[in-house]
Amino acid sequence: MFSRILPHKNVTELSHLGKQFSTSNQRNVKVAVCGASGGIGQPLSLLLKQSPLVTKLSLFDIVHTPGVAADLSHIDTNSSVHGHVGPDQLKESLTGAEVIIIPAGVPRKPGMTRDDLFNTNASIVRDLAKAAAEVAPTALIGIISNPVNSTVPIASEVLKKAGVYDPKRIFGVTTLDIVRANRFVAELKGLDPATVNIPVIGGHSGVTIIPLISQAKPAVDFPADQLKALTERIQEAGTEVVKAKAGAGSATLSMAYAGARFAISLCRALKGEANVVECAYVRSDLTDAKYFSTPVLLGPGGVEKNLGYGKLSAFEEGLLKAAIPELKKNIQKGEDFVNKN
Ligand SMILES: NC(=O)C1=CN([C@@H]2O[C@H](COP(=O)(O)OP(=O)(O)OC[C@H]3O[C@@H](n4cnc5c(N)ncnc54)[C@H](O)[C@@H]3O)[C@@H](O)[C@H]2O)C=CC1
Ligand SMILES: O=C([O-])CC(=O)C(=O)O
Repeated sequence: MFSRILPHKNVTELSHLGKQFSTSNQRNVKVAVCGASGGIGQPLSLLLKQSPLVTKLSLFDIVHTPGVAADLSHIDTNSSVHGHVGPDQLKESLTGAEVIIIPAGVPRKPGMTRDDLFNTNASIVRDLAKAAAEVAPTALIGIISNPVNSTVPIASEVLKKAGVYDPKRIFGVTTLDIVRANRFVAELKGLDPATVNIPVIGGHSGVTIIPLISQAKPAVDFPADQLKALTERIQEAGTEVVKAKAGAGSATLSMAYAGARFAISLCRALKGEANVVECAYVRSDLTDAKYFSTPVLLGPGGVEKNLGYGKLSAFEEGLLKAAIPELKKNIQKGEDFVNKN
C-alpha cells in the first residue's frame, strides 16, 4: 500500500490519528489557503491535500486557482478542493473556514530585507484579514506573509477594529526557523533530524530569530565560536536561500513543509488531540514586545497555554536583548499601518 506523506515528525502516530479521526470524527475541517497559487501556496496545498485531517481545502489567490484546484482535486485522498480567484470570490473562499493559512504576497529578492516587503504585503494581509473577520471570525489564522513581525500585528488590529479579535487565534508562522534549527544541529552532530527539537523564540527576521540551543532535545554542546556561527546561520537562513535563488524568490518548498506542519498541528488541536505544541509568534506579555514567539500549547480555541521560554543561557540573554527593540519597531509599524491610515 502506498503510504501517504504526512508532514509531521511522528508519521506513524499521525497517520494512525488521522485514520482514527477520519473514521470516528467526520466533522469537516475546512482549511483555506490564501495565496494558494504561489511558490509556497502550491506545495503547501499539495501537502494539505495529503492529510486525512483536512476534509475541505479552499484555495484562494488573485490568479490561477481554478487550475491549481483542478489539478489537486484529482489526487485520490478524501478531501474536496475548491478554487476561488480574485477579490470577488475571497469571502466565499473563507466562509466556514476553521483554519486559514496566508502565504499571499511578494517574496524577497537579493539585497532586500523582509521589512522591504512591508509596502506591498501590508495591504494584502490587511484585506485578507478584513474578509476573514467578516465571514470566518473564529478561524485560527496562520500568517506566513512577510514581514511576519509586522503582518501579525496588522491582522490583529484589523480584527480588533471589526470587534472579533481573539489573541489566541492569530499566529505568525515561524515553524521554518525550528525546522532549520533542527536540521542544522542534526547535521553538525550526526543526529537524525526527526529526533531533534530546538525551540526558536522571538520573531521572524534576522536578530529577532532566537534559537535556544541550550534547550535542545537531545542536549547538545558547542564551543562558543561554533554556537555563534550556528545561531547566525539560523538567523540568516532565509537570506541564504534568497541568495541561492538569485532573484527567483525565497524559500518555498521548505516553507511549504513547515507551513503544512503548522496547519496540521492546528487541525490536530481543533480535533481535540492533547499535547500539540508548536512555536509561534503570538500576542504575548512575556517581554516588552507585544508579540513574541514561544512554544505554545494548542487547543480547539487556538493558544491554550503559552509555555514561555524557560531559562536562557547568558548567550541567549544577549540575543533576546538585541531582538526586543527591533521587534517593538516592527510591531509599531504594523499597528500604525492599520490605525493611522
Ligand atoms: N514565514 C516564513 O517563514 C516565510 C515567509 N515567506 C513569505 O511568504 C510570502 C509568499 O512567498 P512566495 O509563495 O514565495 O511568493 P509568490 O510570489 O510565489 O506567491 C505569492 C502568491 O500570493 C498571491 N497574491 C498576491 N496578492 C494576493 C492577494 N491580495 N490575495 C491573495 N493572493 C495574493 C500571488 O498571486 C502569488 O500566487 C512572501 O511574503 C514571503 O516573504 C516566505 C518563506 C518563509
Ligand atoms: O527570507 C525570506 O525572505 C523568506 C523567509 O522568511 C524565510 O525563508 O525565512
